[in-house]
Amino acid sequence: MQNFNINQKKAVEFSGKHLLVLAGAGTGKTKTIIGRASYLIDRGTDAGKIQILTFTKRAANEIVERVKSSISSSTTANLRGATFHSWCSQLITKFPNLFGASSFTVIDPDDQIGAMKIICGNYVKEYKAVRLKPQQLIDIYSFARNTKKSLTETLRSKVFKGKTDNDTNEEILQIKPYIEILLKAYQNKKMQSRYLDYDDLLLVVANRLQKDVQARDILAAHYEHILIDEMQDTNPLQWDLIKPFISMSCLFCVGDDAQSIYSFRGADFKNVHLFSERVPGSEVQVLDKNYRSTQYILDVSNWLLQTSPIDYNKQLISARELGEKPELINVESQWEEANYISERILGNFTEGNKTFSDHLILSRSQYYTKPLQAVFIQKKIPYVTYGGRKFMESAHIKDVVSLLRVVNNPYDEIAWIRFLTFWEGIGEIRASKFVKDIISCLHHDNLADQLPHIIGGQDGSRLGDLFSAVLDKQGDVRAAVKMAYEEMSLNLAYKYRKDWNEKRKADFPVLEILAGNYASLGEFISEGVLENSKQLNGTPVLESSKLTTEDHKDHVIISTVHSAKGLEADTCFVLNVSPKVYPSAWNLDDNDEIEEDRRVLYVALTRAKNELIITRDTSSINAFHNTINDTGEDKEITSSYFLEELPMSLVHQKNVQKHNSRGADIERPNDIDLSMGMDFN
Ligand SMILES: Nc1ncnc2c1ncn2[C@@H]1O[C@H](COP(=O)(O)OP(=O)(O)OP(=O)(O)O)[C@@H](O)[C@H]1O
Repeated sequence: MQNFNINQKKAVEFSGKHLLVLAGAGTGKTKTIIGRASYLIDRGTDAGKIQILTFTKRAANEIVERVKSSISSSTTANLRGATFHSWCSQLITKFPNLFGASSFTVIDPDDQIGAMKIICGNYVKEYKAVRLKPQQLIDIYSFARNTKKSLTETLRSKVFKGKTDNDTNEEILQIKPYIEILLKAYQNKKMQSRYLDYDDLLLVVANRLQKDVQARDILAAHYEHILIDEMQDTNPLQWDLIKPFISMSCLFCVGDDAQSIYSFRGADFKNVHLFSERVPGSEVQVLDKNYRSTQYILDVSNWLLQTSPIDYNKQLISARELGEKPELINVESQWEEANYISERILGNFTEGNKTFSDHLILSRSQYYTKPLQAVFIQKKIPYVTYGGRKFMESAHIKDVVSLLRVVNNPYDEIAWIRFLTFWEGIGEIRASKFVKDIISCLHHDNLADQLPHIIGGQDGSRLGDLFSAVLDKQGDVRAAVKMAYEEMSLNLAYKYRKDWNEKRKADFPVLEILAGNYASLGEFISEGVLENSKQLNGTPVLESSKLTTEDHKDHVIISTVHSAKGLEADTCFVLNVSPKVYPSAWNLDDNDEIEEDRRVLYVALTRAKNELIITRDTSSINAFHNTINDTGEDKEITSSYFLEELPMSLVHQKNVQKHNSRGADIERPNDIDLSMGMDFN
């Protein structure tokens, strides 16, 4: 307790029922959640009756591990942390009858699009009438369910950028009936194929808890305390899940409204602002002292929030020294940026006594960091990536998992199509016909016997044997994965020949180890789909399919800002803070989106402890200034780039010279004489 300040201590030792810890970046929210769990366990609460909920598996693991290392292991063994989705998935598996969804297969967003493509193919007339991509239809469906908005309202905000004029109203009226048909068909498809998408997991649990006293009684006995991190990112659907626990358990929620960056997923930071009203009998504890960053770093972060029209009422004060001013580095290209960063890191590593893990690189997208990754590989700087495509979402893994999925749930059409078309010579049309026959066979025959006949020929016997072999191994998930991989590996190596050896092959031993943690195929598939960052031997290996560049525990982290919540590092590079990126050119006509982009930048800036290095692109700055000069000093334009009015007294600005690794040469080439050096005597 002596490591907590007075307010943190009050929160940790809170003796009332529900508490909101409202705090700024780096003020110890995570530390306080960890402290709270340890305190409760220390005071005799059964660790198995505490549930920690976070937004990433990584954050959940970190909190649980830190609680475990803070007190005796015998009392913390049952402590659980999970994301909202994986918690619901666990509840469904743990209480199969209560939630009635145990024989369902969880499908991920890629699969949702796959299912929607099938629908769009079947409902060509409606699909043509709406002119929206399957991905957009899925987004609309998910947004409406997460925000509990009507279809009309959802269309207005997702497709028509919130416009309310007559033309927009008319257009919404016209397309809505067709979208309704497509979305209903998607719902039917889920029901027929026994699919649960991610949102269904929450809905199934939330609905049951809301209407069923028995369900509440059962869960109340299991969960005394619910600890929720990043409360500002919860959306109305997640709120529906939390709400029944107000009467069943004690809520301990921590949040920061200035770090709310998930409104595109429906996050509603009113869950923080209106906490006291929504949770009767609750109290609020404010934390305001920042322990992470030096004051100069906070000055830039504070300045950024002050320029917002929203009043966050947050002025972070450092508990540390003034430190060094942040650096604003102007670069002429991404390659220069990459070279500059890698040299700084190598310099810090060799001369500055810093480890690679002391460095965190933040970018809006993983895609932007490709040149940086290339330079890191070239210069042998070990790194891991957070964000971007996840391990279980990568194509080669999904190919193998498709076989496991059809064994687990033979009604799984999406997996059948993926599995069948994986094999050379089976195209989508043949595969669709096989799938129809497979599904109708399920009603009266044994599929393992019938599969060779349905597919026919050599393919039929080969795939039939493979299906039966994996079916036999169902009870041993690791063996099932091993067998599936071994049988498919030749074709995998061929399909992904471009980067098989360098990137993909090494993922399969990891998949096997991961499978070993699960008791049944169904559990592996539903958990594995959700859980992308499982800790294996203490190393977070599954954040991305490209694990680490070396077998090295000390590595730089390259993260998207959205995946960097809760992270901190001695030195942070925030990449490409240029016009049209902060805020994004896509968001300029929507004030809410601009403000969300400001919070994204705020999250990035507040990750740094001692060194903050912001890079930006010289040519976009010049282009931006030219636009301002051409149009006159237009306030609206200047405010469309967050750093435009940054007081230069807050940073050190520097231009990076062109990187010329070759050195200067003379202008014209000399001749060479190839007869030299040979003595014919
Ligand atoms: N009372 C304290 N004394 C010393 N260090 C502290 C104290 N409270 C927090 N810290 C340190 O400050 C840093 C930030 O804490 P923490 O990660 O818990 O903050 P946070 O509020 O969750 O941050 P964010 O929301 O920005 O991710 C950590 O390194 C933590 O160890």
